Amino acid sequence: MTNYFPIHLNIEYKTVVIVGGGHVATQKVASLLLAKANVVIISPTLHETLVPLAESGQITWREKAFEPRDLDDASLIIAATNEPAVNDAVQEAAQHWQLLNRADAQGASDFITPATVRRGPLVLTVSTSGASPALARKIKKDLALQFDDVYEDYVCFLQQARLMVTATFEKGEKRSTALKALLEPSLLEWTRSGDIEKREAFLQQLLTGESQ
Ligand SMILES: C[C@@]1(CC(=O)O)c2cc3[nH]c(cc4nc(cc5[nH]c(cc(n2)[C@H]1CCC(=O)O)[C@@](C)(CC(=O)O)[C@@H]5CCC(=O)O)C(CC(=O)O)=C4CCC(=O)O)c(CCC(=O)O)c3CC(=O)O
Ligand SMILES: NC(=O)C1=CN([C@@H]2O[C@H](COP(=O)(O)OP(=O)(O)OC[C@H]3O[C@@H](n4cnc5c(N)ncnc54)[C@H](O)[C@@H]3O)[C@@H](O)[C@H]2O)C=CC1
Repeated sequence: MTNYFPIHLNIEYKTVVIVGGGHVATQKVASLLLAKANVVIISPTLHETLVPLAESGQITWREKAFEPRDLDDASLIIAATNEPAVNDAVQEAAQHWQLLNRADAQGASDFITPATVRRGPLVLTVSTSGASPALARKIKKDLALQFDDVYEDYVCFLQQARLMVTATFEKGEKRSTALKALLEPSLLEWTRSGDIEKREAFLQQLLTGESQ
């Protein structure tokens, strides 16, 4: 088994070349666009859901069969054709500094993509290291129920509150006590029930040490 190194990549404006324009390509494109990657698809055909994205210029589609020079500008490469021989050719053509994902052969991949739940800044990822992608998908669904939509607002609140705490207290015991206090479960419950004043009052008390 490969022990993959978990990492969240900033790939804004970096070029990601996907060879193949079918189902797997479609799945990967959504999260690549969210990450503002420059997505280039090399494929004689394009899945119908990707066509509007190509027409509006959100992705680039080169309507052709794969050639090694298609990889020239790629930081990441996804070999996602239904032809193992073509995926072999992509693997062969990739330079050592380019990171390759092969949709059909995990052992040959430099990276694999996890199942992902996004709640604003909170990103939960699940991987089975390729052992069972279906299990990764199932666990993702369980997590999506446990960490519901409220977490987006909650984590954004925590982000702002953390900035206020670090602006108020210098590094030291007071600051770390206040940062820990932000994990008080009531803050999540007040976010859920829309009791925003209670949430603010808690934060003010934390910052000033006074009751409101
Ligand atoms: C190694 C990896 C490479 C990579 O793609 O990065 C890979 C490889 C392969 N997947 C295959 C099959 C399936 N993949 C899924 C689903 C997902 N696969 C994903 C990732 C990964 N799949 C990487 C490992 C992730 C890990 O385990 O940690 C997910 C999590 C994310 C994503 O796609 O980006 C996404 C869930 C998306 C979501 O819901 O969020 C389903 C279930 C379904 O679609 O319902 C099936 C059918 C059931 C089954 O086979 O288990 C096959 C056999 C193909 C064949 O038989 O021809 C291979 C090839 C092989 O195993 O060698
Ligand atoms: N990683 C994952 O999550 C999964 C991986 N797979 C594997 O991924 C592979 C692709 O699956 P799908 O996307 O469902 O297939 P698909 O049939 O939907 O798409 C294949 C694409 O490859 C293109 N293609 C074929 N020859 C080409 C060439 N010479 N140059 C460029 N593009 C070419 C086709 O035109 C098509 O757009 C399969 O081998 C399958 O085993 C399948 C399901 C899930």
